[in-house]
Parts: sequence; C-alpha cells; structure tokens
Amino acid sequence: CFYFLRLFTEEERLLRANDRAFNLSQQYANNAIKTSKYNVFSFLPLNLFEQFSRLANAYFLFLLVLQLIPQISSVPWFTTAVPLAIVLSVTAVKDANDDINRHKQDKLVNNRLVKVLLNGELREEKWMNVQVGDIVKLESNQFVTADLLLLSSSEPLNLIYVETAELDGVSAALKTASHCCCHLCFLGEVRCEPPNNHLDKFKGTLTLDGQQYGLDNDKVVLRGCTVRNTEWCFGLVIFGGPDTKLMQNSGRTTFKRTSIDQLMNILVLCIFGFLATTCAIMTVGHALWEEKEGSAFTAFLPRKPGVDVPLSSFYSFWSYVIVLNTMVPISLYVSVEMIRLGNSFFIDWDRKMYHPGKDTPAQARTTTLNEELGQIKYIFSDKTGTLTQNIMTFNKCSINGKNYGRKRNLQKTGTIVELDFSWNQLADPKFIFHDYSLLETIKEGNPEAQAFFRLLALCHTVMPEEKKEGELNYQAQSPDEGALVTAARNFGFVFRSRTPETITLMEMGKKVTYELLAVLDFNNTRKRMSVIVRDPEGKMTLYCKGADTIIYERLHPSCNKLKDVTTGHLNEYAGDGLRTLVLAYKDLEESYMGRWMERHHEVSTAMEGREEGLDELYEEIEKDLMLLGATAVEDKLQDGVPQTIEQLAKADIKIWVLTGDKQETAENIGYSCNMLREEMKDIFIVAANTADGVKEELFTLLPPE
Ligand SMILES: Nc1ncnc2c1ncn2[C@@H]1O[C@H](COP(=O)(O)OP(=O)(O)OP(=O)(O)O)[C@@H](O)[C@H]1O
Ligand SMILES: [Mg+2]
Repeated sequence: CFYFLRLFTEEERLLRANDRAFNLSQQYANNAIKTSKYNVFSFLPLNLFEQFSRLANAYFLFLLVLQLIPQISSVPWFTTAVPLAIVLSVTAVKDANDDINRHKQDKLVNNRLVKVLLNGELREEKWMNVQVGDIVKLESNQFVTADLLLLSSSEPLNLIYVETAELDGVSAALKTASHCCCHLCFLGEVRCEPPNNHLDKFKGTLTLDGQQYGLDNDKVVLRGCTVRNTEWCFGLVIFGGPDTKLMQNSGRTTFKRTSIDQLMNILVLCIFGFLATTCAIMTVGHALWEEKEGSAFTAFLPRKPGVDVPLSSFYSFWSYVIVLNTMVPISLYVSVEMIRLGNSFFIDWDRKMYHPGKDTPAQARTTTLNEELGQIKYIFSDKTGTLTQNIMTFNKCSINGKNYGRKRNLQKTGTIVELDFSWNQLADPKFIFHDYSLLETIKEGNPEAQAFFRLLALCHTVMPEEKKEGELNYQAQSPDEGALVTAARNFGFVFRSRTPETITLMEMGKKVTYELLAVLDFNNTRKRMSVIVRDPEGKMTLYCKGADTIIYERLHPSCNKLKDVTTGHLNEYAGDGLRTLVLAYKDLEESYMGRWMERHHEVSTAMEGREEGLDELYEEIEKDLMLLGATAVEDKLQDGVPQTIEQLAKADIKIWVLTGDKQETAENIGYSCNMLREEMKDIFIVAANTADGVKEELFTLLPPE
C-alpha cells in the first residue's frame, strides 16, 4: 500500500549513481516483477471470490444455503453441493495452472543474471536484486535488465545498437551513451520524470561535478529491448521492475467478457425471472389450498406448532425454488467452457495456421479466442512488414531523366543475366541488378549518376560494421535505407564508416572523407531527410531525399523539364507497386552556411521551442533544390496475403491498412493484395489532415440513407 501511495505522489525521480544507501532511502521499486495473481495463501480466498462473482455460481451457492435450512429443504444438500464443487474445482485447477505458468515465467525473468558494479567491482546479480541507481554491464544479445541511462559502450562514439521489436515492432534502434561519463565510479545525480508509459519520451538532467547535462530518449534503453552488435555497454538503472515503461504499459490482465458471456447472463436472468414467477404462482396456490383444504389434513398430518398459513407459504416459496432449480442450467457454463476449450485446441492443431519456416503453430492463449474472432468487423493493419515482407530490394531508378532497371539484358539464349560486380571488392554479393547500362553510365563517369549514388551513400542513418577488413555489414533502422545504401555500395560508392563529424566513402575505389555539417533528420511530417556535407575540396552541398510530393514543392524552377520526365518514371514505378523516393541536391555558399550553422547551433541548444525553431531553419535551407532522380524499391507481399484478404472480405470484414507510401503505390499494392478490386469503382480519397476535417469529408461521401 505504501508503495502505491508513493507511485501516485512521485513527481520527480532523484537518484545518485553508486550510492545505494541514498537510493534505497527513496523507496523506489526494485527490479523484481510480478505478473502472477495469487500465492499459496491467497489462492483459495481470491479464486473463490472471483468464481462466486459469476452469477450462476453465486446462485448455486445461495441454493445450497437454502437446502441447509431443514424447514424448506425439499432435496438433500449434496444434490447441489456436488455439481457445484466439481465446477468450482475444475475452474480452480485451470486458474491455478495458468498462474503457476505466470509464476514460472516471473521466476525465470527475475533470476536472470546481470553484471552489476558494486563497491567498485563487477558482480553477478539476479535481476530482481538490481536497484535503482545501480550501474549494470550488458553484453551483446543480452536482454536489457531495466530502463537504463546509457553511460558508455565498446563501440566507437559510444553507440549502442538495440533491437526494440518487443516494444514497438521496429527492428533496430541506435542509442548514444552520454559523453560526459568517463569513469564508472562517478557520483552523478539524475533528476528525471516519474515512471510513466510513454515509450518515446524521456526527459531528465544529469548533474556531474557541478555541470548539468540534458538527457533525452536517445540516451535511455528500455527493458524489453535486446542489445545487438555491441560488445559491452554500461547503464545506470533509472526505473526498475514495475516502474519500467514496459511494465507500465502492460496494465493488469483484466477478465474479458465476450458477447456470448453477456448473452448467457441475460438468458440466466430471464430464467431467474421465470423461476421467481413460477414459484410465486405456486406459493399463491399453496396458500389457497392450505386455507381451504389444509384443515382436513391436520388430523393425520398435524401442523407444527407456530406455523400458520403465511409462514408455511413463505417456506413453500423457497422449497419450490429448490425443487425447480434444474431450470437454471448449471451445466450451461461448464459446457460452454468445454466447447471453448475444444475450439482453442482446434486452433492450436490447425495445420493451415502453422508456419514451417519458423516452426510456429498458432497458439490460442485464451479459450474465448474463437468467439472473439467471430465478432471482428474491422481489421486495422500496418502495411510494411505485415502485408509485405519488409525485405527491400533496389529495383529501378531514374537518373537525370533516364530510366534504369528494366530486365533488358537479354542474351541470345533468352535468359536474363545478372550484373557482375566482381570489379568492386567491397560489393555486397547478395545484391542483384540486371540493367547493364547503369553500370556503364557510372563507369563512364557521368556526373549526375555519380551524384545520385553519392547522395545515396551519404544521406541516411545507416551504421556500418566492419569486423574484418573489407567485410562490410550495414545496420539500418529502416530497411529502405539499407537497400539504397547497398545499391550505392555495389555501384561503386561504398559507405565505409562514420563518426559524428565525418562520413567516409570509397568512391570508385578512392577514399573520400566528407565533413558532416548537419543532419536534417527524417520524420513522418517532414517526409524527407537531408544532410549537409563538405567535400575534401571544401565545396558544401545539401543532399535531400524524400517523398515526391514534398521534394517537388521545393525544387528550383530550372528543373521543370526534368521534373516532368521523372514524374513519368515515378508513375511507372508506382504502377508496379514500388516504393519511391525522390533525390535532390543543392550547392551551398560558405557565407550563407556560416550564418545558418550559427543559428542552427543556437536553436538546437535552446531549451524552449527547439522543434519549431529547427523546423523553420530546415524549411529555409531545403528549397531551390536541383533534382537528381528517383529510386524505386520493391517490398514483396508476404505469402498468402491476397488469399487471406479475399477470405476476410468474404466474411464482410472491413480492412484498413496504414501506410506512408505514395498514393499510387499504395493503391497498386491494394489491388495486388485483393484489398481493392476492379468492381470497386468509387474509390475516394480523403485528403483532410485533421480529425474534424476527415470526419466532415467522410460524411459528405456517405450515401444518403
Ligand atoms: N528514410 C527516409 N528518408 C527520406 N524520406 C523517407 C524515408 N522514409 C520514408 N520517407 C518518405 O516519407 C514518407 C512517409 O514515410 P513513413 O516512414 O512515415 O511511412 P510509414 O508509415 O512507415 O509507411 P510504411 O509502413 O508503408 O513504410 C514515405 O512515403 C517516403 O516517401
Ligand atoms: Mg517507413
């Protein structure tokens, strides 16, 4: 109780690294978690209470009590007690089994080991003994113990790769450790927000040697992530166990009532009503009969002393309740449970729901799954990674008005020949492309084609990994970018390494290091990303890639002709259901850039209005761009998607798919996966950007009733 009180009153969290005494005095939750509902002692009372909250069980308990009163009991008590006991114990066994599994799971997690820095030395500790304010060491492929503030890592620039699939479905993210923590026995003090469930927000400050440093979401890793490709890293525990964002999001497992449950409850209530009415009629009959005829019986069936007509009618009402109890079907609930259990086994056994690739069968975690599935009217789905495989391949491109990527490399035999990239030692052997003319254009030294691939090699957030000389591996947060950077790599513009200030490329075998002046990052409102770089000759360029609609608005008027040609190509790509991006660049002047960088620095260190300020600055520099071309990336549909959607459509389930793709691409994918069909003539577009606007547009499109 004390703990919960704290939770509600905690307004700010204050903790000190390496100071257990202080942190313990703050009474923060430690890192043990508990998802189980019962323990040995609480099982019986809690479970019985839960079971008797069900109407039917409560009714039979009431009946049992009635049967124990000798005056009204018309049948022996065990006729109700035995079935009730059976029903209760079957359910109790099932609940106990579920809870034992949860206990096992909790124990497994709580007993995982992690290295903790205690009194200056590393010691293995169980997860549950980790406290807020401890410093832990994580290694590659380890689960993140708690919500941690990253302090340092083995990788250059203190970078850490984490896989966040369990939290948000995104496969990989990149985090940076705070640069200020050079030794681990430091006594920093962290002040931050209280526990909450926002996965993408974190705000706090670190005070170290009298200096304050701002902390944000980039510097924390959350429980539920996995460390990848990072030999080791150290983190300071900020939230533990129930306070972690993962647990704050999971909420209590609530008992879900399906509509069949509700229907059954209504039916049972009706039966009760009927029962009460019947008993009332019988009671009235009894009273009349006793009044008239009863006196005749008193000779050989004498009334007990003190029992007159009203009292005996009252008794007989309850006796009838007992006699007629079979009207309320106790087995109704049991048989429904049995059917549900059977149905859930059918789901588990369904061969059509088995995925041989990953050896995963369907698994019904709750017995009510089948009836819940039967009530689905709408499905909301993500496109990339759900309908499609999220495996992107660079398919086509348009450079300076020329279209590359068609499979026209036909030899006499009629087979399509793949390009040979063996001249490029750093090429990715898995990359496949068919159009020979693109390679020729590049080798001829065509400046646009070179700029095109230079852009792809520079403008992204991919991290390279070179464990052995020449064996490059890319870590991409977005698979689109991975595909584009790999394409540039194979066509001779190899992205080799990056530091916060530089990017190094191998351009046609020559090492070139660009100074990275600014990264104008991507987000889904900007729909574009840019980098500003200075090449070894000192020339400054902004490279920008993004959605066609967005880039087109920001092009220099001199590109109009090229724009028309490129639009043609873009339409062709979108017609094939390919994901497109438009690429553009702009040369920058030294004097202008100097001023811009100053303002950029000012805005990005400001405490308030940072985002608006940056948006404005970005908007100002990302204009009058020169068009370079467009890329088309293919993301194939997953197996069986069209068939599944067709079946769902037959069941009259409405499907919504979310995507950020270009409209034509999205429509085409809609057709190829049977979401949209030829007979659907009235496809309409809702273009509003606000909730009210969308509502209004939808209402105008509704057919009149
Ligand atoms: N890394 C990137 N750099 C520049 N522009 C991008 C990048 N990723 C996407 N875009 C552009 O921004 C638009 C919106 O992308 P966003 O990632 O928000 O969509 P999404 O919701 O992820 O959709 P989907 O699930 O289909 O990928 C895309 O159509 C694309 O044109
Ligand atoms: Mg995306």
